[in-house]
Amino acid sequence: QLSTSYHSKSCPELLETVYAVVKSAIAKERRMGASLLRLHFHDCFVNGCDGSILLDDTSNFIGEKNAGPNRNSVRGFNVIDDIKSAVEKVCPKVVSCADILATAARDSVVILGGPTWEVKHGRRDARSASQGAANRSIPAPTSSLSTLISSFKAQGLSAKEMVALSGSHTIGQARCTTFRARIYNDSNIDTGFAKSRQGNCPKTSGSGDNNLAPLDLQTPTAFDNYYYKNLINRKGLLHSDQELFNGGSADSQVRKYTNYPEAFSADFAAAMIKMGDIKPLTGSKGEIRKYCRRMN
Ligand code: HEM
Ligand SMILES: [Ca+2]
Ligand SMILES: [Ca+2]
Repeated sequence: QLSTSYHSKSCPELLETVYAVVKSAIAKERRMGASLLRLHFHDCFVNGCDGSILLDDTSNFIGEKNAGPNRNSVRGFNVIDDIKSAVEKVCPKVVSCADILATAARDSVVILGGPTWEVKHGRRDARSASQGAANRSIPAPTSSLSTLISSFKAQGLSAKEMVALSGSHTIGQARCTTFRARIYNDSNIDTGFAKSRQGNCPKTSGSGDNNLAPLDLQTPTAFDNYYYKNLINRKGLLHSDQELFNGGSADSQVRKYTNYPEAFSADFAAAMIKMGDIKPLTGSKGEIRKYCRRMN
């Protein structure tokens, strides 16, 4: 039901409008591209790509922003607000926040040097959110390979698509709390790398919890295949990252992506389209929100 031409008549200026705002946000702060990409992922994995993650908590509404995987972690909501208001100016009331997320994710990848793809549109916005589903559906950084595979399977995505989509960790940052156990306890980690990460992530939880480290130590603001090269060198930052290259069923695909960056680009783009297709609201379901942070 989603289609790449959905807004070609109703909002011909959509793509250039979104791109311009994303471009200027990334010019201001390069990490923002990573943050916008992740927002689309955390939206789609929780009751589909329906903009649910964008709803603010209120005194009588519990949204997803304070779910474990999101609290103190997801960011970029002001940029989404800026995009939405720019889009409302050129074509009011026709473009959903869910479609804006999908478009901003694609533009972010492109601006940081990654592959492009045609984004499908036609999603509508949820009038609900689920903190519980967010806690259950978004995989944890402590996950094993089999847990990662099953959590993507639950969304209709294959193991192969999971490995390709994980290449998103070629950009962006993670907090000490998400990789502390790995750098102090895991054995499948390069010793020098572990030592250097320990320098900014103290062993005992508390003060350093929010200290950041790049997910890709080589090129944290360029969308390339260094994520996979790092895994082969046992320099994955998250336990879940290194699970993709730890003597298991994903090893061969990781090797392939290090040797054939074009294969990674093509598989990543195809998997992003598939992720963007998860359970969209269409027809008369949901609504086109005026403000992404609240229902109409
Ligand atoms: C395979 C399972 C995955 C796990 C366990 C996982 C886990 C994480 C964790 C723990 C962080 C750091 C969060 C923080 O410290 O605040 C992170 C960051 C990030 N994730 Fe994932 N992730 C996964 C898959 C994905 C996918 C499929 C995408 C995109 C399609 C993605 C995109 C990102 C990006 C871009 C960042 C950096 C965000 C920023 O710098 O603001 N991740 N991820
Ligand atoms: Ca959602
Ligand atoms: Ca990179």
